[in-house]
Amino acid sequence: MNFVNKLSAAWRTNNSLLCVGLDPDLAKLPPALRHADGIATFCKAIVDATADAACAFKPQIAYFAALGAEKQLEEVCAYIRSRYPHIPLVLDAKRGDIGATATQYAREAYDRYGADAVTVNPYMGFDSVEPYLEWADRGVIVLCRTSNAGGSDLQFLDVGGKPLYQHVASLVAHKWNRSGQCALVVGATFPAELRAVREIVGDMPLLVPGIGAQGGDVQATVEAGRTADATGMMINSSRAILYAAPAAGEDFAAAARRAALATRDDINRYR
Ligand SMILES: O=C(O)c1cc(=O)[nH]c(=O)n1[C@@H]1O[C@H](COP(=O)(O)O)[C@@H](O)[C@H]1O
Repeated sequence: MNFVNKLSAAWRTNNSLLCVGLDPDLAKLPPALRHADGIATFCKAIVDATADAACAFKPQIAYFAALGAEKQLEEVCAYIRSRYPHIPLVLDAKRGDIGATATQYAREAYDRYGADAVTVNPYMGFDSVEPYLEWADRGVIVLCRTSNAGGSDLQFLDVGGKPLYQHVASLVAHKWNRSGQCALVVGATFPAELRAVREIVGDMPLLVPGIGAQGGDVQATVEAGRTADATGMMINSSRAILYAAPAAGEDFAAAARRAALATRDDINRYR
């Protein structure tokens, strides 16, 4: 089953558009887990606590690589694949490099970590994205209109009468999406731009980070980005779920579960 089919099935099976982001920040973990193996234990507990509320899991590679914890990231990815094979695994790596190097990054994401999809940066152009497209059953999630304020520095530049992010959206939807495996990143912090991207790309899946800790409005996000069948998005929340427990010593997994269920329900209210 390819990435988009797997994602569509997860939307339906779990009745959820929530993507649970796995960004294990050592300083915010329970003290006993503040080491490389601890972040794997933490992430696996979060995965178990939220798997029935999620349409995707998105580990952020930097939180592991910064600690030299790639083995632990492999362990977390293998755990998701074996325990929850119906939930898409999105590796957030935001890669972008020349084709020969991109070929290695694609192997890292899809082969080493077994990811169903990976985030990539389109700035170096088609030949830097092409090696990922050769993995026809895997997803390629291209940065389009990112959630951060600084995203406007380049993504809003006028290119022939339209902003660059809209050019990226049409390029990916109409030229790069050869076997239907592409998706785009559009921040929940910019609902008007999310609506504009949805109009350009039809039913293409969108990864939408920015609710929760970044303050994006759930109702505006859902109304702007949903497809006609009320799906179409992986709406990501990381810190607001991972660190929902108010104090060290509280059951972080139970708190994460409550936060994930509440976020899923909040999203579903506006679908
Ligand atoms: O590609 C991403 O996932 C991403 C794109 C973007 O535009 N903004 C953004 O915040 N992200 C990621 O989404 C997650 C957001 O985390 P929270 O703000 O804690 O929910 C982080 O892992 C970011 O790296």
